[in-house]
Amino acid sequence: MVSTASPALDTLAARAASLDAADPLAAVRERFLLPEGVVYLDGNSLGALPAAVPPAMADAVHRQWGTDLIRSWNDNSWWDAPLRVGDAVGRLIGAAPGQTLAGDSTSVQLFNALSAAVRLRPGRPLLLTDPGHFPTDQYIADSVARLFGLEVRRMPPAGLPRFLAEEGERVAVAGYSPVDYRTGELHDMAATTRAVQRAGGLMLWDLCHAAGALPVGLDELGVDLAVGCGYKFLSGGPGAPAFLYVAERHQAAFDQPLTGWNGHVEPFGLSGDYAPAEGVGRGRIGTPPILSMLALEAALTAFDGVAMEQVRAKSLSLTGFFLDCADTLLDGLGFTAVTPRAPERRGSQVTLRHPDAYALVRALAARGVIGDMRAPDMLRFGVNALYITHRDVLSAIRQLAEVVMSAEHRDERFRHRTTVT
Ligand SMILES: Cc1ncc(COP(=O)(O)O)c(C=O)c1O
Ligand SMILES: Nc1c(O)cccc1C(=O)C[C@H](N)C(=O)O
Repeated sequence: MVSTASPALDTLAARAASLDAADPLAAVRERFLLPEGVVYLDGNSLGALPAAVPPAMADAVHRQWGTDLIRSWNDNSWWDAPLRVGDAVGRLIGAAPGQTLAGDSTSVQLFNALSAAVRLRPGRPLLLTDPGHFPTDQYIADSVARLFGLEVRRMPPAGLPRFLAEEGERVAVAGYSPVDYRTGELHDMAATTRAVQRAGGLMLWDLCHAAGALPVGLDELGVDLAVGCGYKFLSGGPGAPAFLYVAERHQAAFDQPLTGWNGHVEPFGLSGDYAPAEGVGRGRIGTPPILSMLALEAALTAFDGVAMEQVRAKSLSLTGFFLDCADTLLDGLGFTAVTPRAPERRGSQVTLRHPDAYALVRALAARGVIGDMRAPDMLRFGVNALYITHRDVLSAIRQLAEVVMSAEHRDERFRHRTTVT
């Protein structure tokens, strides 16, 4: 155990200062409105507020809605927003224009995408997913399987190569996440995509924990379908629209079950029969939440002039530094790092295990260090490279060490579960 006032701490502080001084993305932090005195390490659940959002919202509410009223569907291009914002997300996930659409929630997009995938691979009875996948992905795979009379097989990523070699020709679609939402482990997207496709199945990635956090190169990898949310690393705000990616080669045959009028080829023809629009626009469903859509659009400007490779380099520097700080300052305090040490196997979060995880996260939050926990014993700390510094990371670990050493977390206030996250 290292005292939190020690030469080791001084060395880490000097390292943090020099890494921050050399950070090419340092100025991007100014694009976010971060509360004074808070170290925000939960951007992997709800991203911080980008400074561009409040004025965009004021304009959307007062001028566009208040004054221009219904004319805004044309005059302020509300109607085109799902495709326009989709393309803005597409730039961050390696998708050429015309393949990404913004709207609805990840759960809804998953339902449409998985169902459409099943229809693209008739005669194949299996849906593959990860038993460690975020629950909504598993629930929706189960529901789609029930609807289509298929079966879901839960297969951890490590078991995929063997399973695909033996039963791959039965797989219609495999739905996985590049980053494990609990441990922060990063899986090999290229190898998984290739293996699934070699067996003739379709690859669907859930990019909730990857979009805006690391380069995913969907077009380059030849991914078939992807979905993701707008409120984590894209910082689009609570309940921000999700996104759907449909590779161009699948669009003409993409037949989703939620055939709302916005996805019709001629929505204002008001025909009683459905005929899908050309392109990814057929993924549209009903009227989108325009205010949230415009908030997401403004939020994405925080990425202007920033390459995803730069985001990745800084994110790895932050998570690597986090693990180093934890090794030094949390040694002997009952923590185990769960996130892999190898940079190519890390997403943009670090997870530590500790038996008192819940109380520790709450005690930290009371000090203004915001992370979260996942049952039963995981403390999760997400780093968004656009606004987190190495100093933030050191401050969080130093305070975590202080909390444990002083047993601050044993206070009655932190004992009972009161929050949803
Ligand atoms: C991998 C993954 N998929 C989906 C979701 C959420 O789906 P929705 O946006 O529908 O709430 C989350 C987190 O909430 C997630 O981590
Ligand atoms: N989407 C969330 C929400 O609406 C409320 C609380 C948390 C969330 C989350 O994002 C959870 C998240 N997907 C996770 O990684 O655990």
